[in-house]
Amino acid sequence: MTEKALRLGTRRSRLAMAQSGQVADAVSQVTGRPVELVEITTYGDTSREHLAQIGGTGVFVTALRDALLRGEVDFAVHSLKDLPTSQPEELVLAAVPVREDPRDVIVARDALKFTDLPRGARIGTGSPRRMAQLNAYARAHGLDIETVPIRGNVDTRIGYVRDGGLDAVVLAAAGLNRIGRGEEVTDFLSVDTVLPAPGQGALAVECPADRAELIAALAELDDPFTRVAVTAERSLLAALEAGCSAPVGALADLPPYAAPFERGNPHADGQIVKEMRLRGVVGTTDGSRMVQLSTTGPVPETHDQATTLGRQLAAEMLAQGAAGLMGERAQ
Ligand SMILES: NCc1[nH]cc(CCC(=O)O)c1CC(=O)O
Repeated sequence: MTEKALRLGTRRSRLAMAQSGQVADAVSQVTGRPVELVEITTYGDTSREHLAQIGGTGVFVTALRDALLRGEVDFAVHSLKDLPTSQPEELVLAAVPVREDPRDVIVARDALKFTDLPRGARIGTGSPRRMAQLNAYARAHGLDIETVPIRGNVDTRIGYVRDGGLDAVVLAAAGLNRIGRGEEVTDFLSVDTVLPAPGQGALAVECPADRAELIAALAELDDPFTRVAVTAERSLLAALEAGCSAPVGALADLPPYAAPFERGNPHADGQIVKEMRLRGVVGTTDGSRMVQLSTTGPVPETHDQATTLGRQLAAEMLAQGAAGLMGERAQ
């Protein structure tokens, strides 16, 4: 007996198609049902690209969510870092699968590492979070670099290095890995140098709140540790009242004394790690002023505990003047 295919709504970009395809395979495995990708188009391709550049990624999330609400598709996959912190009542995050590498990386000319970039090197990134932290590191370590605001998709950004316009660009490891360009990375930026965006490297699988059976099936893809980690990170972001373009980094992972192989996964090799470290950073894009705090405690057991943890760290950051550093916006 063949069952009806589940419809997965997706954007057309290389990254969206890659991550939707991967989730489609996993859903197909757990449900035994075929999954069909349904491309969601909003405006013409040109204006879509244009909107991506001026309006950020929120417009795409909205288009996918509208398709879910209209019943045109059964579920959708988002990059968690692009998802607004507010959740519409009619939709649920049915699964947050195991997180990919959350780090930022550089793709530089001549296989250069970040700290080997020559004086005056031009590094492209449109993200105030990346600018702030790269500039803060450069100030502290006597590096002479210039961050250059750029926009566009991953291919466009790497193109700026290939055509010689820039010495390096900063991108998320997860995105490059998912589109099969991970080998072009020339250096991984330690999260001690650049904290990733809240939710970076994680995916969100969303479906209508009234589809109990589907929710239960999708829940098999959920990774409980990734879920509490990103919940704490996003709660911190929300409590700072920062938008997706604010210079805010956050990462919940295992404390530094945990063996590297199990970082990010407390259940690896049957070992249960009971502690989680949450770090947050806010800074001015020139890197001259930063507020960076961390807290380590038991891994939250519930959504509410994770939310409280993020809120508490945000409150401490605000008490140290974080709000005054967030005035700047990306372009
Ligand atoms: N801002 C765009 C975006 N949204 C998600 C990713 C890929 C990484 C991820 O899933 O976190 C990227 C590209 C990038 O930041 O380099």
